[in-house]
Amino acid sequence: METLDLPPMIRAAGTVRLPGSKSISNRVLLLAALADGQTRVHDLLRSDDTERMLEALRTLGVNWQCDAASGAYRVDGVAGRFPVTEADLFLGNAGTAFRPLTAALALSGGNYRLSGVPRMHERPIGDLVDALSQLGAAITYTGNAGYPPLSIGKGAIRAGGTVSVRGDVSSQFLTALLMAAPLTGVEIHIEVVGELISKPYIEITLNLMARFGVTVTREGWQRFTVPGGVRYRSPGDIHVEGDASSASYFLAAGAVGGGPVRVEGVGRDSIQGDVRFAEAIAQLGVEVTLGDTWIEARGPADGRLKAFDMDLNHIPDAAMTLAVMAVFCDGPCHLRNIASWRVKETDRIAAMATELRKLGVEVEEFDDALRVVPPTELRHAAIDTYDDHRMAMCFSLISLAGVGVTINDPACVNKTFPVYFDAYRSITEAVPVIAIDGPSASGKGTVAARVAEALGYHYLDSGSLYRLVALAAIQADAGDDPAAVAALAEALPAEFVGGRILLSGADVTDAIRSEDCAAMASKVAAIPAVRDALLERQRAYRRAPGLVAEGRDMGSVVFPDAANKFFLTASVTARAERRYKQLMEKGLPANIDSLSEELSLRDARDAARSVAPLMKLPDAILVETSDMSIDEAVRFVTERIA
Ligand SMILES: Nc1ncnc2c1ncn2[C@@H]1O[C@H](COP(=O)(O)OP(=O)(O)O)[C@@H](O)[C@H]1O
Ligand SMILES: Nc1ccn([C@@H]2O[C@H](COP(=O)(O)OP(=O)(O)O)[C@@H](O)[C@H]2O)c(=O)n1
Repeated sequence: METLDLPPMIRAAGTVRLPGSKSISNRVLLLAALADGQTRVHDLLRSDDTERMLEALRTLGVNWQCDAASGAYRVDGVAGRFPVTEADLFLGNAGTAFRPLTAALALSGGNYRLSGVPRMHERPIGDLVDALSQLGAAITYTGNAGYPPLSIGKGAIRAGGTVSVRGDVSSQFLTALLMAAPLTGVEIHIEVVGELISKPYIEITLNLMARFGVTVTREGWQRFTVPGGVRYRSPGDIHVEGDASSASYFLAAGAVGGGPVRVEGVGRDSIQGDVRFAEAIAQLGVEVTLGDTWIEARGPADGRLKAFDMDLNHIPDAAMTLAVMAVFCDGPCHLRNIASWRVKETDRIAAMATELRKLGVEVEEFDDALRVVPPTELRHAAIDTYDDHRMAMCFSLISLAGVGVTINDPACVNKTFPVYFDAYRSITEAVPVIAIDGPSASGKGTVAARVAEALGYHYLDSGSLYRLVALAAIQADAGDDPAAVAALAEALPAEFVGGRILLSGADVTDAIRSEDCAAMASKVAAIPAVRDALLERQRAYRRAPGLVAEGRDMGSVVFPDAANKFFLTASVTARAERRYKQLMEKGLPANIDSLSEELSLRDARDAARSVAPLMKLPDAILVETSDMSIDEAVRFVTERIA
């Protein structure tokens, strides 16, 4: 499985142009396909979900083309009748394609089979099928009753009258019914059973139907009337707004990462319900500014976000972003009325709780709510994303909480925002790292410590971790058992206290500097499981305002994104002399010839091992210190820090 490591970020600021709204894109495509005349669709979202809709329409005989120069799609409407009356359609995990196409095809007088990915077959559709059956549609479940896949027959469509549909599971059922109703040509009343959820999505549907010439009247949110004798007519050109749900991640980044972050493509005039995310975060103390076609967010003046208790039924998708923002708040937060999360791309309530807990967050899960208690400190975790784009996008924000985060299967963002992580990187700034690698006694430790002090950065002596594992292995007489050494590395009870190094509480500052320990260190360092065990421990040193890290693989493995990489080296003779002096000063036994031999052996072992070998990277600056004093080496490095 692919994974993406996001380093801890120091701040977020900048501007992002949003991709088109998924909800608007797929509705517009279907309406344009059903309309009289050609529609030019501008700023359409290009993602998996819109691909599924475009493919399905092509299979159904709808002609569409993408203009390479402008990126606009020209859709030739079929005036309410799909030319192809027998087809198999695969709709992936695109609910915004599956539900409306089910309704439109059920009223179209053809034979169709609709299927999707396994998760699509777990997402309920029975309420929509029941409603369509009242109109005489012939739909059968070819898998489990109440769920896709479906087989749609010609049916005997009974035009007119009143149809009832449940509104409390997914508002997409009502959307699907509303969009298909004009195909019957006769006035239809639709009654909503139960409390209608996600009302803003119905507003999008009604708004877009009106742009295509069909005006629906409604009494509250309970009863809708679609007039008879009307047909969809192309409005000519139509522009898709930026995706308001996608905007939420960047506005949240501005809120928790200082800001300002501006999103372009949605604003005050948006028809999407999720723009109300802006109001929600304002309640947390975030400074939000709205323009006609942009929104900007910056963090509260006093830094910390206020805890919240909110009913989020009106912004179910953007509400996921709030669940992650809760981690940054000054007290426990309550997200209420979010039961629809359970039938989305995954059971989002369960997924959110599970993944937040991995970070050390206390979460209480209810049928239709979550309570999130922000921890004092987060720990790194690899976040599972459940083939759910929003899980991946929300959890990227954790990198603004002072820790790195790993996103498993990051490509799931292709569903709605294929370039999400590029956009996120463009507005965030990682905690800077200066990586200094090189062989033993090249001066890495001395130079790194001096540079860190001058810059006020943290300092990581990664070799000391390998030396600690080596000492633990020597003490446990486990040096020849790789699995036992890996277990020691995993549990390493080491502490760094005021310049001293403790192992299981005992001061080993000098003990780990012995040549025996160094030799064992380079042996245990060749065990891949030992390196894995120490990886996140080393990355945890990356904290604001910055880190100077020294070792063998700082630039290649531990901090490959470091902006500054140096490779220090010196002749074996120079290094053996330095080490000799150093050991004598510490009162440790030393012999220049054996030191020289041991150094060469260790260099060879460090350079030849299969994992994280010692080498100069192409993007590292070479510092040959044989003829440099310590001051000169420090100056050489400092002058070259970008
Ligand atoms: N450029 C240099 N010239 C002379 N001595 C140096 C230089 N750099 C480091 N030393 C000395 O060499 C010894 C080993 O340096 P150290 O920084 O511990 O190397 P490393 O971390 O690469 O093993 C120390 O006693 C240090 O003071
Ligand atoms: N990032 C690192 C740091 C050290 N090491 C190993 O740990 C040993 C001791 O590291 P060190 O940096 O304390 O050694 P010296 O360079 O001080 O002799 C090295 O010989 C390497 O084999 C490593 O593999 N990767």
